[in-house]
Amino acid sequence: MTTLPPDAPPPPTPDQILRAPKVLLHDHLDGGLRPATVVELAAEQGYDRLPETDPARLADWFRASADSGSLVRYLETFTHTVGVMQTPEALARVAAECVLDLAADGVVYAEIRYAPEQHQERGLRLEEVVEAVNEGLREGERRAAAGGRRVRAGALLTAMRQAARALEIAELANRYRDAGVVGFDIAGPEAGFPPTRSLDAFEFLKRENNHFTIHAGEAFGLPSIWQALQWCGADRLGHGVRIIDDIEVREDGSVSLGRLAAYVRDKRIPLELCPTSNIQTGAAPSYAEHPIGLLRRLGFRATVNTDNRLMSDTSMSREFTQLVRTFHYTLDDLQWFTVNAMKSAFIPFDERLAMIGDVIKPGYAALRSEWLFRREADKGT
Ligand SMILES: O=c1[nH]cnc2c1ncn2[C@@H]1O[C@H](CO)[C@@H](O)[C@H]1O
Ligand SMILES: [Zn+2]
Repeated sequence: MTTLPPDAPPPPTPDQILRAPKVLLHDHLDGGLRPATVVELAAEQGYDRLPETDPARLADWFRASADSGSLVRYLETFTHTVGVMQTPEALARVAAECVLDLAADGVVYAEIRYAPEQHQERGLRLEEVVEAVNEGLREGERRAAAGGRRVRAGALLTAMRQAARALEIAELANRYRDAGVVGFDIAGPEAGFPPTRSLDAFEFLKRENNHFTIHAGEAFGLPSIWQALQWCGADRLGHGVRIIDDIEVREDGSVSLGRLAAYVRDKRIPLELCPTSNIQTGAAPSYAEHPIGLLRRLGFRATVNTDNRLMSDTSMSREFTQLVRTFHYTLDDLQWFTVNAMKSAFIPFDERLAMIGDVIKPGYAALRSEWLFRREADKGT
């Protein structure tokens, strides 16, 4: 008797999703603290403005406050996380815990972003901020490896759109290149602060052959994406989810792309999609209606990300689980998103290829083969 694999592969189990190698390109350091750490750091630093001091209630508060449907209100919650990240020790601790949490979730490569300029309330120099975070990231990698989980983490330095320090932060990112920092980003409120405000920073980075991503096409639509790509030269789009506004789906199911959407797809511009965050800020109505389904079908370079694990009470596994439930994705789909993300990372090409060939593909192959053993086990033989 010949046993054939099932026609439709079984949906990945929660345990398989957890064990699947994952790559995370868009995760904010100040959006991913453990609730208990926020409480402890607040006590240590005498920060008395937390809305709750019980970790479980504080976690609920973050999630509920971030559910406002508005990016500007969503961003207000960061006052409290940034408020307790003002010393080298706090920054290093948060960075180390971030890497440990990602490793425990099966992430093998991550780019973690934060805005150094927001961590100077107690007089730290920008260099001290960057060095403290780098130290924490390395510590997290070491502790994860000691626990049997290997993960690599790089930092992205973010400049806040509403401040006018982008060039200074871009220079800082360039100085710490090959020393823990892999690129640059701008974030903050989108409406009223177009990417071209920071043009000098992007032009500087291009002259230095350095890499950057831009938060664009989240709260604001196509003009923001267009500027980020065609004026600023972004390598990737943070969110970019509003590219859907340039895609027409007709009743008969046929699809046509406008010039900008076609450019994004043809040039393989990576989209750092963050489904849960998008629902919270109102950039997408629900998981089922999230543009990721269509973008994946059309072959855009789509990637899956967490954005802010604390505010969204999420993880890479939870984002993948939602997508599996909503779009019936298989391990092949999850591998596709993961390979897309690894191809789009800001580390050197040979290292990306090695991660894909030696870590990601073998990881998914091992998971795909498990049905063989499960069948034998089910038979009780
Ligand atoms: O989804 C987002 N869109 C725009 N800005 C964001 C988002 N998530 C976080 N930040 C902003 O980035 C800063 C540095 O990490 C955070 O403090 C927050 O203000
Ligand atoms: Zn973001």
